[in-house]
Amino acid sequence: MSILLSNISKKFGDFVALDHINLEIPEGELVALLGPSGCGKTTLLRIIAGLEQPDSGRVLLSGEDKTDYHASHRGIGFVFQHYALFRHMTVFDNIAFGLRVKPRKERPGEAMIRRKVHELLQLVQLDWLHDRYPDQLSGGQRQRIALARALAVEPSVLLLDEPFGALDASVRKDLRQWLRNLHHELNVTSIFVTHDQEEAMEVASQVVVLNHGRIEQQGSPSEIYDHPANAFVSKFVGQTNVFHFDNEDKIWLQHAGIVLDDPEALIAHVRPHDIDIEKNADASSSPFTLKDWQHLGSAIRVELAREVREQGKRAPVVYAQMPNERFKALQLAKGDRVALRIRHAHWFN
Ligand SMILES: Nc1ncnc2c1ncn2[C@@H]1O[C@H](COP(=O)(O)OP(=O)(O)OP(=O)(O)O)[C@@H](O)[C@H]1O
Repeated sequence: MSILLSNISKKFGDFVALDHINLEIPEGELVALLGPSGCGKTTLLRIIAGLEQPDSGRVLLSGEDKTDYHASHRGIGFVFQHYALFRHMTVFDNIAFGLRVKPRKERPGEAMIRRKVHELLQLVQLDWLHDRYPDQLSGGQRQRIALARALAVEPSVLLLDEPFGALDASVRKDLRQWLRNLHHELNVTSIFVTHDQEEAMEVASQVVVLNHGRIEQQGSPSEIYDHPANAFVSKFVGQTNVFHFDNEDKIWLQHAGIVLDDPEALIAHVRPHDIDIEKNADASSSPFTLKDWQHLGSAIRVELAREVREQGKRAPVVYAQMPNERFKALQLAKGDRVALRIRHAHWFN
C-alpha cells in the first residue's frame, strides 16, 4: 500500500507539532522517520495509523482518502515500544488474538489460526517459545512476538515506533538486520521511528529527516549522508567538523586543499573520514597538533588541537578518522604537529 500525506498540520494547544507535512511513500518501501526528541515523529505515525486526527491535511492510502477512517479500518499494523503484549496470554494466544477477534464472517477457523500462528512464529524464528508467557521472554524476543502479532492480520502497512528503543546495543544490532531481512521477505510498506541515525541508515531504504515538525530532507541513506540538504541534516546524520571560511579558518582551510566555489556559502562541514593528516614539511607551519586518539574497531578517531592567534580563544577540537593501517603508518605521538588534507566539504550559508 502506498502512503501520501498532503499538507498535514497538528497543534497541541499553541504548540505546532507538525507543520505542513507533505510526504509520499511508494508501496513496499522501508522508511525511517528520523529526528531529535520532540520533533513530531510519533505524532506523524499516530496520524497515519488513525490514532490521532490532524488539524488539517489528508492521509491517502493507495490513493484513497482515509483521513476520517477509524484506526481499525485502515489495514495498518503497529508495534509501539510501550505497546506491551497481553501478559495473561501465551505467546501463541497473543499472536492469534487479532485473528480471533475478527468479525465472524472474516474469522478463520481454529485449525487455520493454528497454522498461521506457527508460520508467523517460524518467520520470527521463535516457534519454540509458543507456550511461554511474555514475562518469560527477553526484551528482543518480546519485540519479535509483538511484530508477529502485528503481522497476523496481514496489514498493508506496518508502523513501528522505536521498536528496539528499550533494548541493549548488541540485541538492537541483531534485530536491525533481522527487520531488514524480514522486510525483504514480506515487502510490506513499513515506517519506523527512530532518533538513532545509524539505525535509520542501516535499516531503511528511505530516510525522512524531521525537525520542529517539518521535513528537512527525504532520500536514500546515501543521498542524505552524501548530499545533506542543509546544515541541520549534515550534523544530524553523522559526525561532522564545522569550519567558518570568513575568519581565521580561511588560511589553513585553503592550505588543506579547500576551494570555495560559492561565495555565499561560508560554513564548511567536513566529515572526519574526509580529513587525512600528514607529518611532512608542511606540518611545521600548521596550527594542528595531535591531542589524542581512540580505537573505534576497524578505524581510529584522531583528535586534533588547533592553535588560535587571538589570546584567550580556544578553537574546538577537530576530528579525523582513518583506517588502523594508515594511522600506524603515520607513526604519530601526542603533541606532533600535523598538516591536514581535506578531501571533501559540504558548504552551507
Ligand atoms: N497529546 C499531547 N498533548 C500535548 N503535547 C503533545 C501531545 N503529544 C505530543 N505532544 C508534543 O508534541 C511534540 C511532538 O511529540 P512527538 O511524540 O511526536 O515527538 P517525537 O519526535 O516522537 O519525540 P520522541 O523521540 O521524544 O519520542 C512534543 O513536543 C510533545 O511534547
